Amino acid sequence: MRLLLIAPPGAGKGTQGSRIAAHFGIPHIAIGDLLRSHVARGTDLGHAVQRHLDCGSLVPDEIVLEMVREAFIAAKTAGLGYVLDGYPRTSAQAETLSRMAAELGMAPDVALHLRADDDEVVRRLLARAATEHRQDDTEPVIRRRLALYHQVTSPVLDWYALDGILLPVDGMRTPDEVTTTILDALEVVEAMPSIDLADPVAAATGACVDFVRSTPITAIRFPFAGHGITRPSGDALAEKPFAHRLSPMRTRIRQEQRQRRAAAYGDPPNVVM
Ligand SMILES: Nc1ncnc2c1ncn2[C@@H]1O[C@H](COP(=O)(O)OP(=O)(O)O)[C@@H](O)[C@H]1O
Repeated sequence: MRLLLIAPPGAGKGTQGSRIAAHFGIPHIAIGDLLRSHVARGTDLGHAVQRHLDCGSLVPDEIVLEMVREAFIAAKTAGLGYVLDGYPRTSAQAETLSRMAAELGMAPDVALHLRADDDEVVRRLLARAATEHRQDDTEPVIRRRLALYHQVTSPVLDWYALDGILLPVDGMRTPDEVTTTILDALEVVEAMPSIDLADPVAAATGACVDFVRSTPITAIRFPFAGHGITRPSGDALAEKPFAHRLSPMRTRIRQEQRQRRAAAYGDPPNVVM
């Protein structure tokens, strides 16, 4: 499982990220935690980022990118996926991540968007401030982090929606309810058969359809229920959870088909498939 976790501050990224990581036995790469640990240890990097953390602004891209790259290489070496929490936070970071993940063969399967209202996250973060004393949990800094999220991070969601891997989940419920919804949805993604791109048409029309047909409808709990998406009934239930998964698969299959045709016959201009 290779998963990006995108959410406003206070939506529960830390809690859900570590539960997802524990469930699938994969590393939880939490950029904020890594940065705070550098500050706590007084490393050079910690000194360089402290000011940014204190005022709730983003730390320079190259620092964060290096952290992600190291963590990806470690995960890949161990043969594992990842939960990446806190990256990307800007469209530029999404682009960089897309290139780097492709180079390393670590492209994400899912971009999980944990949704929560502004008032609720401010309330949660102020409650956390009373017990945990995180330096960026003061009301003005919380407001700044939220504003930054709306301005520069939420556009990143469109990127993953277009990619077909966006999974929105309502984070306004109890932590356990949110975990159950997330894990139900991710189990469906994980259960998808791996697609043999050597035979793209058979893969698209055979493996997926067989999988959907052979899975009893009652065994598929609708993973997107409760997030403003209505539970479909009857046959539609069997297909709906896979819709977001099929889209990137189709894109990859089409790319593969184009490359094969180009290799065999030369690249015709403006081929519409
Ligand atoms: N991808 C990133 N790019 C730049 N800065 C980041 C990134 N991720 C985390 N940070 C820095 O770490 C801080 C804390 O992040 P995090 O622990 O994820 O908390 P939250 O999302 O609740 O604000 C951010 O306010 C920012 O200063």
